[in-house]
Amino acid sequence: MPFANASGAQVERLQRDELTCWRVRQGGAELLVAQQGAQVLAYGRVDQPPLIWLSEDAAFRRGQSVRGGVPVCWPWFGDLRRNPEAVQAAYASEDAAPAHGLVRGLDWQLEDVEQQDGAVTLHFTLDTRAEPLPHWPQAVQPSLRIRLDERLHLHLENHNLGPRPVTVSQALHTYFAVSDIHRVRVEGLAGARYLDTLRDWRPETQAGALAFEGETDRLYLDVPPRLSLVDEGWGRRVQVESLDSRSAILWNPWIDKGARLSQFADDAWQRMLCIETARVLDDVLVLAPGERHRMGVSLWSEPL
Ligand SMILES: O=P(O)(O)OC[C@H]1O[C@@H](O)[C@H](O)[C@@H](O)[C@@H]1O
Repeated sequence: MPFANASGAQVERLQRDELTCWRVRQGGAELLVAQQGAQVLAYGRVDQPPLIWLSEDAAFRRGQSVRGGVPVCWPWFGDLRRNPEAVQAAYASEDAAPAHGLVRGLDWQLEDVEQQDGAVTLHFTLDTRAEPLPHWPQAVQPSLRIRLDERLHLHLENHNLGPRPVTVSQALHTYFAVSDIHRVRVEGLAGARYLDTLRDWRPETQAGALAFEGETDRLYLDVPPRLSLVDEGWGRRVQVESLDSRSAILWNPWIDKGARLSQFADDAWQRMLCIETARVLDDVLVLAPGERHRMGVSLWSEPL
């Protein structure tokens, strides 16, 4: 049932196959968020190509992360065994750990929908005290605030409710829509150190802007607060502004890995790339007892 306020924002609960979702329409922008994983699925302005990419082969199934949007990777990013020892130590199982943590396929709680001053904010939490995560006996509660105004803002908060420090790695794994992967570049990374996971995690330094010429899977460190995705095909610059994060993952699977991915058309690698706002490697989060921490990203586009 949609409901609108005086400013004309409309918030509507709907179903996409097995997933409960929320659609927000406001000021010429449209946002779709799934309760599962508190995952943003789609975002853009109605008169422009989408800013966030959602796979045309996306499956909306319980327990399964949707390909595209902004999955939340938490309380670790990627392969747990590649994380610092303190992140690995928080997971109490000898069994193989799932990639990108434990929360992408879980239902988060929608705490409230706030509409104020031309902005709509959806606030999701995952109550890890009421329902502890499997093999992760830590009293840290994540929450995600998704705010839509002229821009889209995501804030991932960690609250350590326990008596011990806890170390987590995390990412807002944003899939961006692009006109053509051959006609885009990412600015802002020049001079940043990165680990190239496709070359045995070799340390490298970025020279100039990043263009995509093959499979790319890199963990960047010392990333500045502003990165720009310049898209010559669509004549726009997408600004990616982070809050309290200095690591980022840049990913495009290209042809061969793209063919192996779930929910991913054979040619979809040409239409997407990921810039993931993160806390990984030497940028992991160490949460003192009682500490709250917020990492965020704001997204908008400007004409070239
Ligand atoms: O298929 P998943 O689990 O959603 O992961 C997608 C990609 O996520 C990226 O963050 C990783 O760097 C890639 O290595 C990985 O393939």
